[in-house]
Amino acid sequence: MDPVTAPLLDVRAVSRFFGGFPAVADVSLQVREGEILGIAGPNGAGKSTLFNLVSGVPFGPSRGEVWFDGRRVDRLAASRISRAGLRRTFQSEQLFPALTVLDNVLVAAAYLGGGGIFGHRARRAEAERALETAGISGYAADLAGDVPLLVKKKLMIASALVARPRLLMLDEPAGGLNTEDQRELTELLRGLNAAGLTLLIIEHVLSLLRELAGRMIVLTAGSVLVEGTPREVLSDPRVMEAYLGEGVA
Ligand SMILES: Nc1ncnc2c1ncn2[C@@H]1O[C@H](COP(=O)(O)OP(=O)(O)OP(=O)(O)O)[C@@H](O)[C@H]1O
Repeated sequence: MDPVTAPLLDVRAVSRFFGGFPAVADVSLQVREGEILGIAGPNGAGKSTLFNLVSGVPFGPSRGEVWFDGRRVDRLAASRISRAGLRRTFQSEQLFPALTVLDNVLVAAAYLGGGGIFGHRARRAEAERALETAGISGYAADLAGDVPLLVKKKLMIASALVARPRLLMLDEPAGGLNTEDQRELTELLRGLNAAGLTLLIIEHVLSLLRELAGRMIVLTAGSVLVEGTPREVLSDPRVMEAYLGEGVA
């Protein structure tokens, strides 16, 4: 494929079976450098499983291939995928509540290691930069378990930002936030993207995807139902039908 037009992330017909059940069935998607791709779909559609397959955490695909930056990564260990610049966050707040906000990011920096931040001093500088980028430097010394939910969400993002990933996959970053906090998070993500970070975002808060995403995909029952601009996707009767009974944001 032409390297100029090659996508940064190329997911090729991936599937994952649990027993005989296809949680993700033959899904393909491409993310171009610099874009924001949104993924929506009702509960149980396979969205988080798709992130698992791409990030290798905790498992890769049963079938299919994942290519990142021109390199096949679906057989690599999750740590290597992460160090290659493909990062993810999780739906639940995965943090160390008894550690400070800064120490949480330092743990991520120690794990990621690469990117020329091996030394303690360099790791600390990188962690402080990530906190600043996420807009939570003022909470650096607070215990992560004690800070407001929006700060916890931003901390997840800061931890994923150390050693400067090229693509960040966010799993329901706005989950549980009130409207005002959703708006603040939207602005943070817009700023990260404007600074060059490519984003792949799973979100039930469709207003966030409507505002941010250049393209959207809706998954149902493990497969891609619709793909297009947010306007096209969110006005598609099949999407309304898929969400029926769940309440569209
Ligand atoms: N480890 C597992 N073992 C067995 N089944 C699983 C496993 N992980 C996910 N599933 C099943 O796969 C399907 C897809 O789940 P997944 O969590 O990916 O959906 P989702 O779209 O992210 O849902 P939600 O919006 O509720 O987070 C569900 O039916 C779920 O029960």
